Amino acid sequence: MTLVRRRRHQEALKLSLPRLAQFRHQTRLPAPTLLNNPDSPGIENLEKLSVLGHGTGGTVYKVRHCRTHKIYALKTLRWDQSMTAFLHEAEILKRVSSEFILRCHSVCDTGSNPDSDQCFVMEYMEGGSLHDLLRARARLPEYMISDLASRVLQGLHYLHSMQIIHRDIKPSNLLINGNGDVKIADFGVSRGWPGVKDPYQDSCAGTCAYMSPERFDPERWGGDNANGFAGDVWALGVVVLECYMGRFPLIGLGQKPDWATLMCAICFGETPKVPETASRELRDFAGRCLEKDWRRRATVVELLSHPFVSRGSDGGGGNTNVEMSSTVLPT
Ligand SMILES: Nc1ncnc2c1ncn2[C@@H]1O[C@H](COP(=O)(O)OP(=O)(O)OP(=O)(O)O)[C@@H](O)[C@H]1O
Repeated sequence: MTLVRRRRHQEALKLSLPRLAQFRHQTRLPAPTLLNNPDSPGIENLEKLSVLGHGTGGTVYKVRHCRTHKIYALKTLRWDQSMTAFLHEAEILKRVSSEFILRCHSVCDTGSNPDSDQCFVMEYMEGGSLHDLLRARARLPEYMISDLASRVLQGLHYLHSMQIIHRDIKPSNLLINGNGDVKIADFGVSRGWPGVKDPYQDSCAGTCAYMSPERFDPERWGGDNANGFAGDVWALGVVVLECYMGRFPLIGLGQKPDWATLMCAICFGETPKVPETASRELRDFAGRCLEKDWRRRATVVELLSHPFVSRGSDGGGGNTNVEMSSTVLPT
């Protein structure tokens, strides 16, 4: 999938692991910058175990605390011009604390030389991302989709109540822990609360495949007046359909997901069709999220009481988790 990212676009990814010794000198940020928990792990105590994945801006490692043996995910971002964006993300992470949001334990940089990395010490999510899960399983059953939609909605409700707009909801930013619980991650392009400088004031920040019509083409879809929250709802609708159909749902099979194709599909195409095989609840839920006019789109609060997600929380929740974790966990 072609991604349009305004942040962290640099040279090819470095695959080599930074040496632990590098972690000992922290100059740019007084290190580690502790977040919610005073017992947060300092980076000098972390031992790298393996690479969990690569993103546009850096690498994520599985690490172990030397003393407590607790496992964390260390997300490193290469040093570039985006210090403002990094600090912006750190500022958001410092303030959020919810069971529906990936926990960040500390923020630091890994060395004193100008090319060194900045990093986040994050909660380790054994199940990897929803993107990994979809690659392994292609389609998900409705009760799992309902469970994950419910959790993402609760996370969005929490964020929106703090005036934070995520702006990059997509499968690779939804992580799954050992209990099968989905959490929202990656605030790299999020918009914070009023008064906090937004390094991505334009509407282009994020991943264009999951971008709502009013963000993609503000002129046509009244994006200049949009409050932004509706864009997160649209992205959730795309994710729900993707989980059900087992492929990116907004373009046809075999179509290349380049910018022009996505633009046509999202801004000019028909409202995405939900397969007839889906339950009435899922079809209605996705349709309410994928309403092109953001003023008519359902809000997070409305969706929280939608039958598609409210049925997910009764009875089957425990099973959902067991199946999710047992099917997904790669290691
Ligand atoms: N806390 C975590 N626990 C376990 N695995 C993780 C964690 N964070 C990230 N990963 C793994 O590392 C991969 C890369 O994550 P990262 O956030 O750097 O990039 P991305 O979101 O996939 O892509 P991009 O940031 O370019 O949009 C993820 O897809 C996931 O498989």
